[in-house]
Amino acid sequence: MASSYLTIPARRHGGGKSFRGHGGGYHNAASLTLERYLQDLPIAEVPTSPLRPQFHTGRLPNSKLSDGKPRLLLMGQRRSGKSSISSVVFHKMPPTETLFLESTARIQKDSMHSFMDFQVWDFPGQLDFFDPAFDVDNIFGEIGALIWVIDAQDDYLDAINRLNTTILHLQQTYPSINVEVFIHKVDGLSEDYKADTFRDVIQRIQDELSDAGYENAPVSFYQTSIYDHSIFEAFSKVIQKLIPQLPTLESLLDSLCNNCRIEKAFLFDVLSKIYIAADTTPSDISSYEISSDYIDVIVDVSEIYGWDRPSKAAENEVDGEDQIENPDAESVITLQNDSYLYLREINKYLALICLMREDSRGKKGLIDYNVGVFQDALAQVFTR
Ligand SMILES: Nc1nc2c(ncn2[C@@H]2O[C@H](COP(=O)(O)OP(=O)(O)OP(=O)(O)O)[C@@H](O)[C@H]2O)c(=O)[nH]1
Repeated sequence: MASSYLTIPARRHGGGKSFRGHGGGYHNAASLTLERYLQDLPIAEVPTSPLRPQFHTGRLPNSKLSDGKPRLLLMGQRRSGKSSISSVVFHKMPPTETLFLESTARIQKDSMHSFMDFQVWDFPGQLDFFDPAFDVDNIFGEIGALIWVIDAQDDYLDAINRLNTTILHLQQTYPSINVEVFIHKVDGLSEDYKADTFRDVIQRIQDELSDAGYENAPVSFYQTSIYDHSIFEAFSKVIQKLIPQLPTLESLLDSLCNNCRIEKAFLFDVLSKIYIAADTTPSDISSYEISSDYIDVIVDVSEIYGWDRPSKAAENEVDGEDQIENPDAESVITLQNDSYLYLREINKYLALICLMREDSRGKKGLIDYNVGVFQDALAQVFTR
């Protein structure tokens, strides 16, 4: 890295010498630590749509009330890694600490409050949810996606059989549920074995489904591990299917990239490091990895040197000399290969990260302006 700068919005009141907030402790400057709480939110907003949901649903395909939060169900055999995935992605647990996780005995329900509200239900591996004692409607009635975790380091035939039974059950009652298969723990496998396992699992599931007459069941496959970025990438894809505004977001990002000669742009949910949209140019996982690492750096710096910021409403009320042009956190870092990364806080949950070539560096004013336009457009798309 050759150089970098981080702009944390200036204070509007007082001398602003120290980084201490009102409470005396250190606070976050840019809301980049984000206000997500594990809590139940009774007033979740879910857009209504007359369309029958398929991919990019954004609504609950099976919701009777059409007013629930999307629910992600984590299912699979015992010790396949479900709780680890949930802890690493949504609770920031370091992957090595998952070694000490105990087996889940009851369904664990987490409510996530972010750019959209959703729930994550972690099921104990041994649970038979089609047992008549269980209220199947209650489990599957409001779900956005079923994530089935298969341990690729273990004998996975039982897991596949159970998954096939589950999909066939669901196809009869809830045909539009997205089934997302995580072929997990691939970190311990050689490249060849990993590719063979991936193909084998897909083949076995697709054969079973087409034998049963379900050629086009909405089933997707991912190779994941909590020890690298693949689990975040996979979750990003899962969540994106639940965002009805995804096509709009993608075309906004496309036009931002075209106008500012940006090579790749991601819109990140900062705390989980899930990207909720990206421009549509093809890219490899390294663009995601570097952007996601950059968020870690910025969040760490903000947490140490940040301070409380006034709400947007309070900002708008303030007039005067210390009014600042851009109240949002921003950072640029130059990389070794003549490219640089630009981060801009978009709202309290989301940040935009752009990968650019060095030759567009002189266009900072244009980029700032266009990002401002993008931000305004986004505010109309996401009302919260
Ligand atoms: N190598 C590797 N190990 C993992 C990965 N994910 C989870 N594990 C390990 O797998 C073991 C089981 O993980 P858990 O998250 O407890 O599994 P679970 O599916 O929730 O298990 P139950 O609660 O019994 O259903 C732990 O020792 C984790 O450290 C991964 O991506 N790679």
